[in-house]
Amino acid sequence: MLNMGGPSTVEETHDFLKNLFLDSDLIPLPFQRFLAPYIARRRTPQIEKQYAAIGGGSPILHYTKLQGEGMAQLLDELHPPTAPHKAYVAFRYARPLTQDTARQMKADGVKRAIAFTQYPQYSCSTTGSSLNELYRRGKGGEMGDVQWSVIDRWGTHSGFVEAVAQNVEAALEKFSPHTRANAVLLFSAHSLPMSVVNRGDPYILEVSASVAAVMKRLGHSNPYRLVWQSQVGPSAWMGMQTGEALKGLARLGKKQVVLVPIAFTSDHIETLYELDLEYAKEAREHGIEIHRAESLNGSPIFIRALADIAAEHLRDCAAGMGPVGVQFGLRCPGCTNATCGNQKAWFAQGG
Ligand SMILES: C=CC1=C(C)c2cc3[nH]c(cc4nc(cc5[nH]c(cc1n2)c(C)c5CCC(=O)O)C(CCC(=O)O)=C4C)c(C)c3C=C
Ligand code: FES
Ligand SMILES: [Fe+2]
Repeated sequence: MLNMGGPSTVEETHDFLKNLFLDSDLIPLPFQRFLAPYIARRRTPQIEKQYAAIGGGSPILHYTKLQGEGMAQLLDELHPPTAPHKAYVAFRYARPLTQDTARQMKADGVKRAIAFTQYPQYSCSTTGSSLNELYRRGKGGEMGDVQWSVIDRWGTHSGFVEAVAQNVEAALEKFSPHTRANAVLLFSAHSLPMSVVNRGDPYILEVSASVAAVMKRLGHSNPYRLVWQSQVGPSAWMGMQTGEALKGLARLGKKQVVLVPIAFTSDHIETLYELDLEYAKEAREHGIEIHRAESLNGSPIFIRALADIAAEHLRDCAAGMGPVGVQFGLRCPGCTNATCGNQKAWFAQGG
């Protein structure tokens, strides 16, 4: 289960940020080895405060373990030929890091594994970075002799869509019946730098497809927009920004808003801090009644969806459809990162 991870305790914030700023697949920096520790150190106090404010750390490890254990159990029933199944967590920037998990898998003698991204929608800055790291470790023999296949995206899978839709419905229930239909559904996803969008990264398209699928499932019961949050640094990022959108809606007299996180499966500082503490407070000051759809976290419908996605993948593999999907092979038209090409070729032949 691939994801970025987060600091489980406030003390781990610095190492998390250092690993993040060292990742040239996410943020290419000049003199990265020197600049990354410097930026991480400078940014640590501010981000530490945010993790302290949401209860002393990120819950991502807790929820990923919960989701993984639930999924593996269901998978034993849904796909007996490959049972027993076991979920491993491999985070890009926090413990357990890819290299820790690689060592553990080798010690356990794992022979067959699925690289299952926990980002619903594909971006080269997220899933792509995790796969590049897995490829580097795998090629170097750190995981032993594993046969790999890849689940690289699932943003329109019906189970995922259903789990999100039910959380939106629960949030809508919090409005009084006569204002409910006016509530604006404000889908919010982590933004991307325009430099990434403009090299042909598929994330914006795939997040949009998720939103369209959820709206279809909801029968277009409410008006909606997709907006983007959490941009960092001075460069241009995909907009409109979530905070600006809330102010704009207030100006236009929209008094009911549901915020829907759509690109991350568990709570994190973006939902708990930015959305709940910053934006919601600001919105209420503008006279808006605002509720947030819950993150998927321990949702049993979502855990069932993960198991379904994995079972469908294993059936496809058994039917000879190969270790990777059709879309996986296509690099961004503007990609100049040779690792992307080598990584895709490596996974396409089973690792
Ligand atoms: C699908 C989700 C995410 C995408 C896409 C994404 C792209 C992206 N992020 C940065 C820079 C930073 N992101 C940071 C934290 C962070 N990012 C995501 C998700 C996505 N990022 C999450 C969930 C988190 C927080 C983890 C948590 O537990 O809350 C940070 C560190 C925090 C900070 O310093 O503000 C940075 C930096 C870039 C450059 C990028 C695309 C290229
Ligand atoms: S950046 Fe998208 S494939 Fe390399
Ligand atoms: Fe980010």
